Amino acid sequence: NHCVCVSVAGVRAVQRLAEPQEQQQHSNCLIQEGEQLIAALRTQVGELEEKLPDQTQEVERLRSGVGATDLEKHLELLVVENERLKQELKACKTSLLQEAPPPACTATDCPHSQVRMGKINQQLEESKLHVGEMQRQLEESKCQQGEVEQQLSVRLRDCEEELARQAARTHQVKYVTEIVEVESSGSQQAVTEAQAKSAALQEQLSLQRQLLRELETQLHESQRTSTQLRAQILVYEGEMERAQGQLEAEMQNLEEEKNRVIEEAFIRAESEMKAVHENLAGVRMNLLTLQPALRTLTCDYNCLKRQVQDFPFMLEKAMTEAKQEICQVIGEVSSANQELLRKYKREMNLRKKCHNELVRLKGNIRVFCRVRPVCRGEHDSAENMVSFDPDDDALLYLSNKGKLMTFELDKVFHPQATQEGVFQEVQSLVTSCIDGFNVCIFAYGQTGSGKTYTMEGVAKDPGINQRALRLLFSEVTEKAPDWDFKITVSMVEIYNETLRNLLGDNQGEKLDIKMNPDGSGQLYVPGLTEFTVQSPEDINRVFELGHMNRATACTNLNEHSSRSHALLIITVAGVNFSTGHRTQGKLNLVDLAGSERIAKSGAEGSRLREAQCINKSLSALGDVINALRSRHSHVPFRNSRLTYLLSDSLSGDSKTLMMVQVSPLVCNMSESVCSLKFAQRVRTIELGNATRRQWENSSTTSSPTHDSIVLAPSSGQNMDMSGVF
Ligand SMILES: Nc1ncnc2c1ncn2[C@@H]1O[C@H](COP(=O)(O)OP(=O)(O)OP(=O)(O)O)[C@@H](O)[C@H]1O
Repeated sequence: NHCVCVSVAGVRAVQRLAEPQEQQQHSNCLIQEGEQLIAALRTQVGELEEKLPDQTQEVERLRSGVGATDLEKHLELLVVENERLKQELKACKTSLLQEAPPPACTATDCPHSQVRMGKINQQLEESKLHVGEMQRQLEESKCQQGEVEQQLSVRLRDCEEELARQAARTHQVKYVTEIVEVESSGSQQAVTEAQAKSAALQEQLSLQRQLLRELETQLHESQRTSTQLRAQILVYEGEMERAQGQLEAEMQNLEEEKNRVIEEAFIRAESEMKAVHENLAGVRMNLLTLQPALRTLTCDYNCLKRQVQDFPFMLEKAMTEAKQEICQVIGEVSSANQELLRKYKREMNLRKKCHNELVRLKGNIRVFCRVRPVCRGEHDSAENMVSFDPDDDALLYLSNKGKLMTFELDKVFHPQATQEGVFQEVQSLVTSCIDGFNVCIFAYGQTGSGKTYTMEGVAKDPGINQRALRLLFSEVTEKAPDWDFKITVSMVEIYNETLRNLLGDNQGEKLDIKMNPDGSGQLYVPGLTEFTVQSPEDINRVFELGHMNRATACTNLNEHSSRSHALLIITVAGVNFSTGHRTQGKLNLVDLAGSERIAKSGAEGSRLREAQCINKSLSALGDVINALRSRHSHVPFRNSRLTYLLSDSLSGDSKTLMMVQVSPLVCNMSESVCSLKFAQRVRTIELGNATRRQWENSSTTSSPTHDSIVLAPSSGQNMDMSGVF
């Protein structure tokens, strides 16, 4: 029906298009022909479609009738052929539909319509051919069908004949059976077997039919599967085509990209080539200009090469000459050095003599004053209270209650004075103990005035004690080639008139000062530790041990140190190897307890006892100094442990330095005045000339030792206590 509709539409379109009369007529003819052809085709198709079910039924019938393998094969062939015919018919229909003319077209498109008409004619021709071909095939299939029918009828006849034969045989057998039944039972059995065989054959036949049905089912299945597979193949083919299209597009793109890149690279390479060529030209030019310079360089190089070859000889020669010159200069320098050393030693001796003479002239008690700076956290104006004379470093002014008091001392240190500066002023005193003098340096002043700072100092900036010991050690080390020196150190503390050994193991032990039983008339302290210093490390150990022992004995070291006197006693004994000359000096470095008048402030209990003890020892010190100043025949050294212990350093043959510490604070004014008054009194004392403790080696001992030292009786004042303990 669709085909017919399309054809009618095509006819109408052609009718509309055919304008000229001839074309119209021709077109009409063609349309008529086309309509006739289409009608014929429709008839044929209808006939074919009508025949198809009959054929199928026939085949089915034949199939169900016979189960032979040949028949089945033939049947399959027929089915395939039928399928093919169906397909072709379908294709014919489709092509007819596709070739239908477009529904809308105008008369102006005539040439186009002619072409289309030509195409339709061609299609019609092809359709005719196709239909002819199909008719031929139909004839062939009819022939084949006739043959098959013939074969099947032959076969059926054979089968009927066979059945007839079988029936006849059965008949015969039945007849024979009846005869044989009478004659023998064996024959009867044979008949039964034949019947059974016949039944088996029947059964086999039904089985064969059953098998045939199964095979048919399988055939249907496989046909369906093959249809599905074909559809899949079509899908795959479509995908493959699409993929191939994509691949080709990509290939195309890549090809284009490749061409573009090659083109770019080519352009770049060309420009680079150009640049390289330009460079090359430049290099060539440079090469031409460099050639003369190269020649000069080669010439210089050869010259230098010759010089390098000659260099070892020249160097050796120069070295020999230089060595000779150096040896000569060294000889000259060493002889000059010897001369300088000799002069230096002479000068040093002269300086010492001068110093001693100066001390002798000034008196053996010297008094320095040190004003400590205002410490952080102390809000007090010191400027108004303490002032200094810019032209005389021995004067100090105190403005007390509007009255200016002047104090004259040997030296006044400003608050800005450094530990090093202070020590420089006392170091000649310190070193004089190497020459055999007894020296006593004590710091005096109220609590917090800076006594401990001056004597002990702080870890980063040590005071007189450490600096003195280090100086003595370095001095005796320098003298080592000619002298054998021994430095011993003791540390004691006097607290509440009790003497404690600060370098010993037993801190609880109380020491006593006794007369030496050897009859020398000297004092000694039994049980006091004397530490021999042999290296700078020993010095550190001494101070660490002393500080630790002092700290362990009390809960508050600062509090305790204010209430006790700390003494560092250094003894330096020496023997000159060449002359046998011996010396022994002692340096007492004393950090006195605070001098303030606590008793007046109403202290009680242990504080009162401490104050009483401090007052006792300090007033005993004042009494001793007073007695010395007044040239009394009796000096009361025994009135306190402190004066008793320091008696040899305060007596006539000793050098004494008192460092009066002054606080710059207004609140400490009265104590500062007291301290300075005491210091001035001390300064007026004359101890007489200091005397060296030295002996000539009168014994025959070849190597003198410290044990063999015999102290000479002290000269000067008429003291009851003299000499060392
Ligand atoms: N010349 C100085 N430069 C800087 N600080 C100082 C100086 N003198 C003293 N001081 C500081 O002042 C404070 C008191 O000094 P110090 O303890 O030496 O006094 P002191 O007289 O020994 O007291 P005490 O009798 O209680 O032992 C300390 O903090 C110390 O560091």
